[in-house]
Amino acid sequence: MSGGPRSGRREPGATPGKAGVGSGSAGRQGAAGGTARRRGGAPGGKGAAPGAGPGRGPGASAPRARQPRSARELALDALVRVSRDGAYSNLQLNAALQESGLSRADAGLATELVYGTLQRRLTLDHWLQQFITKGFAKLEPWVLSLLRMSLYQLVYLDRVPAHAAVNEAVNIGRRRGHAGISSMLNGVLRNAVRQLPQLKAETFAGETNEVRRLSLRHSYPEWLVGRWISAYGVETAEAMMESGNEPPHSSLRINRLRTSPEQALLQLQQAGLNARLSDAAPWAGVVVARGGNLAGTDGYTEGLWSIQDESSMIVAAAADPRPGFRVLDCCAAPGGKSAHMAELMEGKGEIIANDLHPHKQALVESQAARLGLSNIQAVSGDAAELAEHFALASFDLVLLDAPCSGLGVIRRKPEIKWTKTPDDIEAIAAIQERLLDSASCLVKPGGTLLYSTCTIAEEENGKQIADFLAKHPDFSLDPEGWPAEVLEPLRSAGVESASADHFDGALQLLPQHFGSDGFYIARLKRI
Ligand SMILES: C[S@@+](CC[C@H](N)C(=O)[O-])C[C@H]1O[C@@H](n2cnc3c(N)ncnc32)[C@H](O)[C@@H]1O
Repeated sequence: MSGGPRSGRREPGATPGKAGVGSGSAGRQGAAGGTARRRGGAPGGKGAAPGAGPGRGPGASAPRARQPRSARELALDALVRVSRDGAYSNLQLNAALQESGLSRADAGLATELVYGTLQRRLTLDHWLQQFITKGFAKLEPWVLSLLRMSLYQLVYLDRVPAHAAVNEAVNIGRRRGHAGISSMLNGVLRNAVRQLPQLKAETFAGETNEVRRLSLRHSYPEWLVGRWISAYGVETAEAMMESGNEPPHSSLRINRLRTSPEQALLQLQQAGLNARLSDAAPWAGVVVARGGNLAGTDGYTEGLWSIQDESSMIVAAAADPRPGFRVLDCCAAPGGKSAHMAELMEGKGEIIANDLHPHKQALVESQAARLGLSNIQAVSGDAAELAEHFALASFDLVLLDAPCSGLGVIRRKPEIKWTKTPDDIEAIAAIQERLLDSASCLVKPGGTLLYSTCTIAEEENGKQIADFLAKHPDFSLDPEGWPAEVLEPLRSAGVESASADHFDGALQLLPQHFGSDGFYIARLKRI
């Protein structure tokens, strides 16, 4: 098994909707359908990064108001914003690409550089420390980011000529800094070039500490590697890490009020897209490979489909909302699951879609309008206080798609590896507990509470629900309430937590199961 990415290419650009960590299906798949590719495994894979040269490639859009930065400069700016200012990589990159005027190929290269450099940061730093004897402390953030990004190209991207990566770094160093910096960059990177065969071949097999070995090989923080090994064992933990380093794929949730997945599939294929029915959610999902900006497809504008991760689709389907239900979505923005529930309810009944942030109300409303759904009412408020605004025990279904640590969406937001800490998990678990307590009061007797997160931390998932059930004897897990249509593909694919022998009403999807987001979904009923 190699330590690097195995296949696939990353697509540049914007996906509408989600923002922020733990926001479920936020996208980094997307806009321009660019062409940067990684080695098919580091060490030793195949891959390509067309657009490897600086500046604009053929096919750049014109005219533009101003001279665009090169792909590398744009990527460097995004990396600095992420590591220095705490910006979210997907939002930062999407915004920069949208106004960049870069060609598809260069947008693809910039996307690859940003995500790849963030993903491999720990391993890159391990090597850089060997070349920078004075350590990183005195390096300005942009210089460190430039070193990481350049070494990433050298080690992980085939067909970016080493001299191109080094020369570009030196030129950027000269433009942004001074001769001293560019000569330091030149020295460090040429030193790395001399050792490239060893770096590319390194698997860290000689590292006797298992946690450290996997941490260096797949570039994950040791605390996370240790947690995942304890929870899942070495083999599954390693598969999670590898899968988290793969580029995400794009998927569409088909609006079954307007068309069928099969019909939509045909329409997408006829439009020249490489589409197939989703393995995880074939009842509503279509996966599109290298589809570019799916928000630009006619069917998206016409409300035939929405961009949503396959794991996210399973949440509303597991809730099984029926026409005429009164539903509360406690943490609803940007509205993916509210809209899905409204589709499943055939537009009949009522969905209150609440979110903490008033400015996100518009996101929910625009989704509903695009999909032609009139039974969603967007409101804003703290979900911990909803019991003060609505009659107790008045909803057939309450969905708590909780804010979480986002460890299931590392593929889309690799900076999560470096920004999250065990303390964050503890803090967010305490918030989730409050939200669960409040949400549960609003469920009718006989009604359903659906709890979900896009993370893989036990404190936020299984333990959270076990603690909740211990405190709330009027609730129990509800395996029988899950629609057979939803469970069947999970069982066929061998998802352990869904197996007929083990299934207790809660599902833990891991990123390697379907290549979709890691999600936890627990269906509870009020007795
Ligand atoms: C996982 S995302 C929800 C995604 C959404 N369910 C969807 O499918 O599109 C979590 C959301 O919770 C919101 N949020 C965070 N804390 C909250 C709180 N105390 N009350 C209500 N919403 C909250 C965030 O603004 C964020 O939009």
